[in-house]
Amino acid sequence: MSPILQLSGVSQRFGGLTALDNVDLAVEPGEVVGLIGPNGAGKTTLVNVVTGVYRGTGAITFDGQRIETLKPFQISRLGVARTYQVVQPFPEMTALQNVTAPAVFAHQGVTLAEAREKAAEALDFVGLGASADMRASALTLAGRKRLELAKSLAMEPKVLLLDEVNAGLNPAEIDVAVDLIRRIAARGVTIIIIEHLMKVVMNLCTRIVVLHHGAKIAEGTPGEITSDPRVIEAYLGNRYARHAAQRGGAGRGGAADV
Ligand SMILES: Nc1ncnc2c1ncn2[C@@H]1O[C@H](COP(=O)(O)OP(=O)(O)OP(=O)(O)O)[C@@H](O)[C@H]1O
Repeated sequence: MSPILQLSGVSQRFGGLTALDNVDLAVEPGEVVGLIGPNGAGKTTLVNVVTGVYRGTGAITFDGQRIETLKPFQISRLGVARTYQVVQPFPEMTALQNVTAPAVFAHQGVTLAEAREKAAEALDFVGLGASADMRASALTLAGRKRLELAKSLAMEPKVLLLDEVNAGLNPAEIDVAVDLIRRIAARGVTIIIIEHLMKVVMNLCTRIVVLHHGAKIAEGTPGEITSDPRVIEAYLGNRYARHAAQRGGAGRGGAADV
């Protein structure tokens, strides 16, 4: 199978700072890849480069097509959607209106009625069907995070980049979000997830990629990553590694949060 998304030698500089340093990454269709690393490691920058917000150097191929020179709207119309770390819905618009906007945008030639239908379906899928007519500002943080997911799903992406969708949620809300992400993956959407909660990463991801100072320092299965000395030193810390080892390496679902 050929990768649905491939980065070859991708770098991004901001003045004297190298935020992404010659990163190679190949993501196969249907994978759920975790992107982890310390604050400032370059995770969000990678999402911004893939989605065309920043134009770095190197090659990016999506679904057989070079995309590194395309504009963000062109990349999203090809089938790459992303969520933002800080969710920013239109507060005075209803949940349905918020999701209808990207549905119109992503599907050229779609009628408003068709876009509304796609939006309603996406809201149902994330469990916000009953809140469709509620103003976005009236939703809880967990609700706004689900709205953000519905907005990307309404674009019917092939690849979805999730940037800390669980930040600020309580444990019960995180369980719901993890289940939702799993259901999105089951629909065949390839997912790259930036996540600081290792329990979530271990539960969801088939493969983990670790960034540090903009460079990829490791990639592998959850078990390989949690026992990798470079990852322990740069990010996980010895306390986490001991917990993971006691729980059998990968520590699925039972690993300590970082
Ligand atoms: N637009 C920008 N201009 C200048 N520097 C930037 C810009 N965007 C990011 N950076 C810098 O690039 C580096 C990587 O930032 P990035 O946000 O990608 O890290 P991150 O791994 O997502 O961190 P976090 O986990 O804290 O979200 C940081 O040093 C950051 O300050």
